[in-house]
Amino acid sequence: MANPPHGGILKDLIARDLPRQAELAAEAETLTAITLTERQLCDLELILNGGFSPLEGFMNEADYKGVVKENRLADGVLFSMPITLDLSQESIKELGLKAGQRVTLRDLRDDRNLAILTIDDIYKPDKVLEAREVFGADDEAHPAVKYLHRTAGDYYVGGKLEAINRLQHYDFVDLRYTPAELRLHFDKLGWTRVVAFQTRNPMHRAHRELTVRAARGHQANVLIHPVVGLTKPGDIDHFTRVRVYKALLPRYPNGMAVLGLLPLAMRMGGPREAIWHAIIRKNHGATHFIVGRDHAGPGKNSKGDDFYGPYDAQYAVEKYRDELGIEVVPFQMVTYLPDKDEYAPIDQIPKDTRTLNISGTELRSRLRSGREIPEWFSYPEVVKVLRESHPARAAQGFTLFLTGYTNSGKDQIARALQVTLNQQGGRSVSMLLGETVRSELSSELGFSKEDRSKNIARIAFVAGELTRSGTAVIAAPIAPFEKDREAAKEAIEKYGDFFLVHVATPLEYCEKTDKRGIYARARKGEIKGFTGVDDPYEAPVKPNLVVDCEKQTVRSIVHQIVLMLEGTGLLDRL
Ligand SMILES: Nc1ncnc2c1ncn2[C@@H]1O[C@H](COP(=O)(O)OS(=O)(=O)O)[C@@H](OP(=O)(O)O)[C@H]1O
Repeated sequence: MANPPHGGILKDLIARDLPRQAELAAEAETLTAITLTERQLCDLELILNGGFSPLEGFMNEADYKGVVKENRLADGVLFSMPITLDLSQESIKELGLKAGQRVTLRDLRDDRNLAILTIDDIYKPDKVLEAREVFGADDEAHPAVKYLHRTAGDYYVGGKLEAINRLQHYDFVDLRYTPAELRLHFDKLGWTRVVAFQTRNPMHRAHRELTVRAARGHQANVLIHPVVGLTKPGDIDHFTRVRVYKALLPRYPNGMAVLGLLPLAMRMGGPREAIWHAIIRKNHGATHFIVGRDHAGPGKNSKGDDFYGPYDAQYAVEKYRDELGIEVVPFQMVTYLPDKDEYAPIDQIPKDTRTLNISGTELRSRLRSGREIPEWFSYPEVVKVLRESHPARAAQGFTLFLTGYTNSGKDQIARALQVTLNQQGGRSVSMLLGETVRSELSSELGFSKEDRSKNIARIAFVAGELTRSGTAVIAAPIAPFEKDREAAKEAIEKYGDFFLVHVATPLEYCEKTDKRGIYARARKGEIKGFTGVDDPYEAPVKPNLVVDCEKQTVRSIVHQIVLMLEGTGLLDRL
């Protein structure tokens, strides 16, 4: 038998309300609807499937206050994380929401009706108090505190839910188990003792060692239960991670581990989060739960110190040990001992023993540069998956953004560079010249400040998408405004390197050598708002390179650019 759920009954609202589904679905069509955000959807899914038992809805004020102040719902049951439906004052007014009303909760991704909420109360939380009590500090360096102040609405809407539909997923559907499904699965396998492992990172040998040790120590099987909802910004995406977990699974002896995905929106709440995670795993039928070093840690606060001590989460679960009803298995960091070629928790090794480790940052850097990842650290099949998602520098896309006056030579540089890169091969090269973009993408735009912004934003969008897919992009618009160039940089840098080259050929020279006579027309007033004539050009504040076609040849400029690119590893051979 799997572990009894928190509060005694698994609140599987989908199963409970199935007999009334048609009736609820029809009613939902007639009600005011609230479209949920991604985070709210994650919470809703785990309320509806019983992952958050004993919750049957979003917290009303009494439950919320109890949880914030003393980790307890109004009826006294232990619960450590506020699960609330936040809305702005305007939305509440616009939708005319009030206590007693029934509203439909809708999925933002496909507009499906998921549940009906009967509003219990609408209340204004004390966000500063919530930040301090739940997350330990009112400091926006903490992602959940930042979310609380910047994203969450100022009011919470509490009330119980009736379920209409499960959320639709299209990825790894076979690995997404509800608590009821996982319980059934354990039953089928004959597992009575299950130790759950929470993770938001790829797993390597140390993690496999840790979980097998936990299993051995408690005569249990292993549930690898990674979070695939929302994790810490900057984490490796869940698609890559799930492929990693799948690759790792056969490394467990004799089918001793099962992989199940958890659609949780993490808060990175350290101690509070550890208690919450334990409750969630208990609801999924696990009997044991591993809490390691710095469990669900958010990193450093705005003063550069850790938000929580490395073992604070372990102390927190220990405090509620009797009430939790799931045995917490605390673990120190597991590290590699090269002299023995084995792994061990650091508290179990003699002083002065030589240890080796590769941090997440170091791993990412090795993936980026294509450097070796040793077999003592990870399995080749896991490394292969990671490498597929982290192409070496030589295979990464980038954008080179040339800015300058018309006839500054930016187009010649762009063309010459394109040919140079094509000669080297290994990557496709795309060019976005000012005039081409104007005729192909922005033909309806003029040259007002606003239209120029739109034009640059379009270039940035296309360059970003191409960069993401591994292309070398050469963009060469005038882009006279710093703000637009900054926005382009921000948009493109999400996907690859961005280099800003200021083609600072003096205006007089651009004008003097203009064979098309475009400056002459502008001077005569035939073209209005022409950059350099009667419209401003702001020189870039922090360009990667400044070149000048009056003083330099195109060939020498291209060489300078190639040297710059080479210095970042982007022109390495695969
Ligand atoms: N009013 C005005 N101001 C500036 N430029 C003008 C104007 N009218 C037409 N042109 C010609 O349009 C070409 C493309 O301009 P851009 O799209 O690069 O300008 S911007 O970046 O959106 O500001 C640009 O050519 P290139 O610089 O050769 O690309 C200009 O010659």
